Amino acid sequence: MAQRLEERILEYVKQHAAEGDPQSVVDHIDKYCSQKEWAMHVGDEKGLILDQVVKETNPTIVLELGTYCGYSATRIARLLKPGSRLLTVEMNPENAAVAKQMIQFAGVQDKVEILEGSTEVIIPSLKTKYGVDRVDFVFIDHFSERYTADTKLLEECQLIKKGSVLLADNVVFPGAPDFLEYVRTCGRYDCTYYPSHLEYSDKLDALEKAVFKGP
Ligand SMILES: O=c1[nH]cnc2c(O)cc(-c3ccc(F)cc3)cc12
Ligand SMILES: [Mg+2]
Repeated sequence: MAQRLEERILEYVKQHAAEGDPQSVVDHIDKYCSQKEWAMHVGDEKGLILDQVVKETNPTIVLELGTYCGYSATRIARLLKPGSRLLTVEMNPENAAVAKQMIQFAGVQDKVEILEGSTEVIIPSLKTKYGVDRVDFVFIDHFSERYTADTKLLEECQLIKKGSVLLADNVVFPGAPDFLEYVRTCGRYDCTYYPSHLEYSDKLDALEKAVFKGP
């Protein structure tokens, strides 16, 4: 029995999912976390909303804040067109190690790069260190206390342009009230609220989409 929850999830996927099949990896993580042990992946219900927003955005460069085990990185990467990239930031090295293996098993490693460290350090280095000019889509799913600061950082670093899409998880539970207040009132975003439920639970939660209108 693997010591950590995240390692048990990875083990289950390796033993039961189809290698190289991202949908199978996503389905098996959902199966494990709904039947055996809860974990904080965006999950299948909110995941369908994430899929829809990714499809309508059709992004070339994706930034994800909060990799965890790689569930949403796998979910997003499976929808990306050839030549597009997903950069995902994870500050917990043990989670990053699990996510690397999960992403490799799913066969999406050519599209996904895991950046280990904190968002406040990595975001300002994206242009210089990772050759990023602009990001088309940002999935915000790390710590709700960092959502607003990191959104402002993306603006200040000129990493988002007119039309860039931010999609934030957990705006109801655990909740990101200051983020909602900021994107809805600062005048630079067109916002859409997607009510849903907390992953593997009947508690209410929601995603907020904020489309940047330009500086
Ligand atoms: O910390 C989190 N980061 C990203 N996503 C999360 C997420 O989807 C759910 C939760 C969470 C939900 C219920 C609970 F009782 C305790 C934590 C945390 C995070
Ligand atoms: Mg979340």
